[in-house]
Amino acid sequence: MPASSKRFNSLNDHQLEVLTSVFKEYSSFTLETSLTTDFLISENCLLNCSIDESLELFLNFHFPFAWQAGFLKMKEQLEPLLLHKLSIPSIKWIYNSQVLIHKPLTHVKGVKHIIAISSGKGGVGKSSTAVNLAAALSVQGAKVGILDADIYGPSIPTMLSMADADLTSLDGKLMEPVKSFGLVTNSIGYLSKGNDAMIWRGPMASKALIQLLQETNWPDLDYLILDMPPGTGDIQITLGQQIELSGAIIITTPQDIALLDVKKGVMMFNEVKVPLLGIIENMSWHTCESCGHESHPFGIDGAKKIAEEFKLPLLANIPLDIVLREDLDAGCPTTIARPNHRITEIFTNLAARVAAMTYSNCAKKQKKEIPLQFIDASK
Ligand SMILES: Nc1ncnc2c1ncn2[C@@H]1O[C@H](COP(=O)(O)OP(=O)(O)OP(=O)(O)O)[C@@H](O)[C@H]1O
Repeated sequence: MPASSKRFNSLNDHQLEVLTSVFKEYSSFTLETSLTTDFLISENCLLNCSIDESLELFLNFHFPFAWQAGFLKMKEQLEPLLLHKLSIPSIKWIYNSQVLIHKPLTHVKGVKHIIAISSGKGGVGKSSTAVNLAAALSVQGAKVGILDADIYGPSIPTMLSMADADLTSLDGKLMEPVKSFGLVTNSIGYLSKGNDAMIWRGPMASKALIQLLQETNWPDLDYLILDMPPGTGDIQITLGQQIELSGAIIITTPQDIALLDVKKGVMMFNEVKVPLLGIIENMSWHTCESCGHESHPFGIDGAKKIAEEFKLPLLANIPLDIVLREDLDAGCPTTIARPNHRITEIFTNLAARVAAMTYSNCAKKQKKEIPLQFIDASK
């Protein structure tokens, strides 16, 4: 029977109570994406709920952030409980999302959130993470751009098969971003095919990067991922001060020497009052392809300790995996090239977590208060 010809009823008081209690019972459950079910309720993500004559429950969600992976996890975890406690045969989970902001946060036209990906030192996998995270957000239905601000080694064009692209302008003023795999990008690498960008220092580099950001004709974007230059010097401080960021993420390896730079990075972002979403540990472990043995070439739990010390979430652990490097060298991030690979799963969860945290951080920042309630729209 087509859904439209079914008769839908509101949930009775008992059913609503059970629904609420199942969600509340799991309010401390993080859904592996840093979100509590309380938060989902308070943000009115459960748009409406109804039940049809065959006792199929309809739960219609609308998320103000790209959260498909989190939604599927929540469904997997809560469905058996709801079926049992409500004594019903089936549940229809309906997912919709539209990335929202409470007021314009960025000063870049059409861009809702700018998220900076940074690292205290070079070579830890900042660009690899930025591009895979961007692709994972895009796969979840968000409109995503990348600004490759890594003037010392702009690698995003190569990682997205666009190394030969040239920038164009339709109006003689704004640069048209380069499109690849559904992502739009701009990079210092499109402008400078040689090494001349490498000699830029301090104010000149920051000015060029801010120009690149503001003078690109970005389409409407939910998330703009900013691949920052490595380090914690003047350029990073100026970018942090002059660009309205929704959040920043620090990438590190578990190695002590890299972790020292993480501390500097945390302090720098605190200083310029950019909210830190958390830390990602890259190259956390390696699994031997022939025998399956797991080794830790760069140490164990380094980022976990730092995250605990600064009370920041450890957002993800990414293994050292040849596939990740080969895919990027071939110009197609693993998240796009291999939808079922374990690396893709890690980035998909990371994307859900980052999207939710970005939203909740901004909601908190703007002190938005919504009473905790379900809205039964069928009433
Ligand atoms: N988890 C991983 N497994 C395998 N290779 C990786 C991994 N992370 C990064 N790499 C590879 O390591 C190299 C350096 O990574 P990447 O360019 O992302 O680092 P970076 O921190 O952005 O460096 P820089 O700051 O110098 O630009 C790349 O060739 C990349 O493909």
